[in-house]
Amino acid sequence: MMEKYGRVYKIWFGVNPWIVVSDPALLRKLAYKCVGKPASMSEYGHVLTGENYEIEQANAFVASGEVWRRGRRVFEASVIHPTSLAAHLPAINRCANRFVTRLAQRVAAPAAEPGAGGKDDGHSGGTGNDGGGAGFDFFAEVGSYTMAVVGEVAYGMDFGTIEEGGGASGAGRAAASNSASADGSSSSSSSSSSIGQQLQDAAMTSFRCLQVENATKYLPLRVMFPWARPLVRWLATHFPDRAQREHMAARTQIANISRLLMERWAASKKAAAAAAGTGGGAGNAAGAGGDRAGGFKEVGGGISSSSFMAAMMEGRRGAPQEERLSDVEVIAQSFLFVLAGFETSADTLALTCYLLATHPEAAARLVAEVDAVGGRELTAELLAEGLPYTEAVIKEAMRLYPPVPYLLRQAREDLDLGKGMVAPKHSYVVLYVHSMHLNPDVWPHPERFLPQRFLPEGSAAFGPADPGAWAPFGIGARMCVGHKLAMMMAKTLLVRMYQRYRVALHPSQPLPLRMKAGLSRVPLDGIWLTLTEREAAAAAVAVP
Ligand code: HEM
Repeated sequence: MMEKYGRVYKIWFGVNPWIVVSDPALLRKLAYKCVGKPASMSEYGHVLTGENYEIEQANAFVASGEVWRRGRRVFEASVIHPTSLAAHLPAINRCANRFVTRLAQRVAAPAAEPGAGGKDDGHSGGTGNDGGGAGFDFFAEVGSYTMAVVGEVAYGMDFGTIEEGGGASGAGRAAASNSASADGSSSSSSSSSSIGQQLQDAAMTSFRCLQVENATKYLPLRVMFPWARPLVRWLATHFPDRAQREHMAARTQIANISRLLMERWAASKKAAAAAAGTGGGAGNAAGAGGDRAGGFKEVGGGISSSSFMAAMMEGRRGAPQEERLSDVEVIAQSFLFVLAGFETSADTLALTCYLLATHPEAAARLVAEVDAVGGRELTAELLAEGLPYTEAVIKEAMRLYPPVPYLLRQAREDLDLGKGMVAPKHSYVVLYVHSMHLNPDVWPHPERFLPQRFLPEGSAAFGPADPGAWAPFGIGARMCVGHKLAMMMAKTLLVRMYQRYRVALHPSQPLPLRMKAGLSRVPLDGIWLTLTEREAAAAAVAVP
């Protein structure tokens, strides 16, 4: 698009021009200038109907003004502040170790066809799966890790997704959720699965319904004719199509579980206070939550005091009225944590592994770096300073495959775009990050995977002409507040996984890679990998 139309161009959606910008300097200027997300931003991915209206409007991703500031502040306290981040590390390490242990089941498992467990989505044919060897869809699987981290960091809960997602059903269930379902059957998980698994399935359903080809048919009408919004909402409410039904059910489920977790937190605090009052101590302060009753269990003897939920709930006490989060806001930020943290992080990990599997030299260098770490504890310092190549690999993967390819804004005033172009007040502005990442004037050989761009050794030859041209986490005041947590999650897993396994692309992987677009951009057919225990592989080589 950029080659054809330039760094600034206009697309007409119905009666609205959307101005697409991929020039780094202009993109940055606009990101700071139009801090405003569009009014009713929550409706640009879906048509919002049903009971969650208040919650959907209050989450920090879409909110503005004081509600946004309050929400953003609590995220910052919990996942940006170095002390809080360091407090989350044991949980991240725990989840990574458990996930890597569980991957051992995949080493010997028979290959499954892409899309197995779900209806054929019409895209997975001709994959060349040879039926032999152990192959599995890592993208589907790694979501159990990212959701487990969300469970622990956001709530201090063991969501059970890692163990539950294992065995034969895990990838199949995930694939089913991803590719369901022409017959209208819901992809939501059964009521017998854990809360974490239900959240994971609901989040996957929501992301699937945000993809262009799976979205409700009312969405284009909503976007093209904003003035017809009440009519489109009325139609979507009274005559919902399958995508609309599934999407709203999934989001309601996430909101309901977020509410339940908030209530659970309050109940456990009350029980702790009562126990302390009767001399019973706080040892079993979790109330009924210490076991799997209710579908989840608390880790460490109660909801973690460093969790995001604790930060929100404790932060309300003694705070001036205007800074206190309402119950709706607590549920909204909790809802957002699940949606913002889960799929983006899984996508990043899956595509990083894909790129390593297709670039053996880069993989060998990464393996050498993670091997040098050995069994040492992964501290915040080590993750920040001690893994430069691993970090460069992740950054390069996110340049080539940013999970969020564009940022949507609305002009608050007439905006000067240079060269005589003006974006009129109220027009929509698309800050097209992905296009900026692939701009040959900014990135030498933009289509090539060159992690050394991000290292002193390669920055002169391959680094960006504009240092602000890398923006997979966004730019400006609305930049991702979870970026440090996401990098920690990714590095921790890569270290432990590549220390233990040799990772290769499975022959069933359809190539070239096909991506599907929506609010996020994910691999259409998944990422099919083969794992070999490195010790076993080394022993086999050593045998004459
Ligand atoms: C690799 C993983 C991730 C990617 C690529 C990513 C990407 C992004 C991007 C591009 C934005 C800005 C959107 C815009 O400006 O319109 C954003 C916002 C946000 N992200 Fe992330 N994100 C990731 C992980 C996370 C995690 C783990 C959390 C959990 C705390 C999180 C929480 C948020 C929140 C709360 C916002 C809204 C910030 C605001 O509007 O003030 N993200 N993310």
